[in-house]
Amino acid sequence: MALFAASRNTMNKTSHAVFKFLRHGRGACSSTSPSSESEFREKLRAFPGGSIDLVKRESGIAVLTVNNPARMNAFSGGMMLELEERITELEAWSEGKGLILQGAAGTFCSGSDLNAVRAISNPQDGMKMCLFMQNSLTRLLRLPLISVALVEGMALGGGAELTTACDFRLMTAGGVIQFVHKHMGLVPGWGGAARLVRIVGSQDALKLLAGAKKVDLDFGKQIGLVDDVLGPLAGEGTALQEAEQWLNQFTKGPAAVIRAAKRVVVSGRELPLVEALRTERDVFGTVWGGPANLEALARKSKHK
Ligand SMILES: CC[C@H](C(=O)O)C(=O)SCCNC(=O)CCNC(=O)[C@H](O)C(C)(C)COP(=O)(O)OP(=O)(O)OC[C@H]1O[C@@H](n2cnc3c(N)ncnc32)[C@H](O)[C@@H]1OP(=O)(O)O
Repeated sequence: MALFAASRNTMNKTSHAVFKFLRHGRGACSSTSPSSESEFREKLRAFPGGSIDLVKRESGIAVLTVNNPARMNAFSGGMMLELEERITELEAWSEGKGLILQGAAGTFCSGSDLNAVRAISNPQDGMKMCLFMQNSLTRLLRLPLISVALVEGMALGGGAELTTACDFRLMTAGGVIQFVHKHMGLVPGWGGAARLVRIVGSQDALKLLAGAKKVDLDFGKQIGLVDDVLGPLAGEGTALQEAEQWLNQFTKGPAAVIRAAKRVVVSGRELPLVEALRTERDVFGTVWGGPANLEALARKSKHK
């Protein structure tokens, strides 16, 4: 027991460094100089409207809502800043196990607010916005929480990119994910292309980006962009409740173990093999001999 505790302490120190790397290191893009970063934040603040709402439940599942229904939940500048704040809050939530990302009022998100986009359409601001959102969405995907994008209605442009920053995508009837970037003379810039290739492979990613193809339930399931379909289960609760039930199959159990599972998957996905193996050892050290492990050993579990 003492040996386990001692090894856990040593591992925890190493793990801390590794997790810091995973949170802020390679791939989580650093921005430009601090002064130009704060100028850019001021610019984003000049485009208010909507909000990003966070509710953390006792079950260990949080719900993050993109809330700007008058504009089909488009991202204003203020919402980009709020998203970053909410992610920081979630990074500090040590009891958390799962996250549902949804849009308000029955639709997901129509991408950037075109009014803000028009005002920052110069290359310098475009690059800063791209870095800012890449950083936030990389941190979102790396959270030690099993995350689900609940796609009701439309997920367009940046909204489609946002769905790829979750571990899973659930869709209700009539839902559509569409990378409309081509129609805007663009490609994704919030990290959506890089993540899409990892989810559906390069052939289908190219079809979705170069063809701006609409992904509905059937097509989404076929290419593996949509993990499951929700409802319509009249009388059995809302899509959010259904999503919570779906997520519960992965979040049941002690937070330390669920969070460790997500961490080894993040490192396996992002790091070269030798580094991923090292991280896996570190994470293993955080659960080996831990309360859940010792309880299971005492129970003499049979996994039938
Ligand atoms: C390309 C990448 C990118 C980035 O990297 O920044 C972006 O995300 S750019 C934005 C890409 N998204 C779009 O271009 C969506 C444009 N909107 C639409 O195609 C439609 O509005 C649609 C399909 C979302 C909904 O159509 P529907 O007929 O159901 O409703 P309305 O068009 O009447 O929309 C209601 C209301 O919402 C406003 N709206 C919708 N999307 C946006 C947006 N992205 N930015 C700002 N405002 C948006 C729309 O103008 C209507 O407002 P109203 O005052 O009633 O005219």
